[in-house]
Amino acid sequence: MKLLLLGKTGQLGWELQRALAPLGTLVALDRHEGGDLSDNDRLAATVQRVAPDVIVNAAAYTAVDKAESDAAAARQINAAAVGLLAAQARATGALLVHYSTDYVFDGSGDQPRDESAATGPLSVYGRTKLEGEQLIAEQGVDALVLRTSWVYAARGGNFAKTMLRLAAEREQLKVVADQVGAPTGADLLADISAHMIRGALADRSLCGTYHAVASGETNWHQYAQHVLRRAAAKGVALKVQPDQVEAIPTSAYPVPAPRPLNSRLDNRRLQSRFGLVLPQWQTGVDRMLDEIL
Ligand SMILES: NC(=O)C1=CN([C@@H]2O[C@H](COP(=O)(O)OP(=O)(O)OC[C@H]3O[C@@H](n4cnc5c(N)ncnc54)[C@H](OP(=O)(O)O)[C@@H]3O)[C@@H](O)[C@H]2O)C=CC1
Ligand SMILES: Cc1cn([C@H]2C[C@H](O)[C@@H](COP(=O)(O)OP(=O)(O)O[C@H]3O[C@@H](C)C(=O)[C@@H](O)[C@H]3O)O2)c(=O)[nH]c1=O
Ligand SMILES: [Mg+2]
Repeated sequence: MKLLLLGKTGQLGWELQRALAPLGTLVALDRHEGGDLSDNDRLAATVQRVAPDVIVNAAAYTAVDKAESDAAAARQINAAAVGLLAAQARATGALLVHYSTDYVFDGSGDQPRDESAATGPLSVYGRTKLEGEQLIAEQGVDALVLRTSWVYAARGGNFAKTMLRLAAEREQLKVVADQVGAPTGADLLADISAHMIRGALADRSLCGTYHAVASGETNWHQYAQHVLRRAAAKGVALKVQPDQVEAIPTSAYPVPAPRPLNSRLDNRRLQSRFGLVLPQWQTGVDRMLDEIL
């Protein structure tokens, strides 16, 4: 069995290099090795050359604010290239594995959304990720689309690491407390992906869209405090103590791209259909912090 992994250097791509290796022959590429999602012709040639049984796409345009003024690039990477991968997979019978986001939703209400909930992205990033999902659906290809949220990893850039840096450098830290969701580890996501690929190869009726997030919920302010408490307990020198992080409303943190307030995703479908358990978000965050601190 041959697997093609795109975006191998990102948070998720790095963990997928580990988690996918035991499944078969893994060809992992970055943008300089024929895996550039901004070049459809080269990408098509790469897929044809590799002739994979499974295409795993961990590459994406993830700079949420930058995307607002760079929509064409975000759309090419998050949608057009995904449509091409879907067409290639459809033509060859390969399984396509792709990742999407809580930002495809408008974030209204206070209940978790399941996979059938109406989408309504608020940002260019969210819109282009939704377009990617739609292009996969239009192809009618066998695919696993995993919508996740608030991804972190020991390797790469993420909110937890930003908080550790800012709390060590600055005198003051203000963090939004009215956006609710679940931080999800790239390591967990990669391990789940490997299980799901094996399941879907054995039974293609398992293909579909799944909410792949850690269990439980928090908000960015509580998450920041959680991270800083763990750091303080380990003796990390902080200028801003955990209890000094100021909770602010989203309206007090102006940014180019609007974020959904309710990012709660219902992960029960994935757990029941694949017989997997998605741990509470704190488990993976604490492990990541133990690793990096
Ligand atoms: N990060 C998050 O909080 C969340 C992410 N997701 C989704 O999960 C998936 C993985 O995200 P994550 O690992 O965190 O993202 P990262 O930003 O850590 O990694 C993105 C990867 O995409 C690559 N990439 C960007 N542009 C191109 C291109 N033109 N050609 C090839 N590769 C490219 C980057 O390569 P390079 O380093 O060369 O730029 C990088 O390896 C994505 O689909 C994302 O939308 C969903 C919810 C939350
Ligand atoms: C740095 C900082 C951020 N914030 C806010 C901004 C934002 O609402 C929230 C999180 O900040 P980030 O920049 O990490 O947010 P963002 O980049 O929007 O994170 C998102 O990335 C994409 C790729 C996804 O798919 C989403 O699931 C989500 O993880 O915290 C503060 O309130 N204070 C701060 O000092
Ligand atoms: Mg970000």
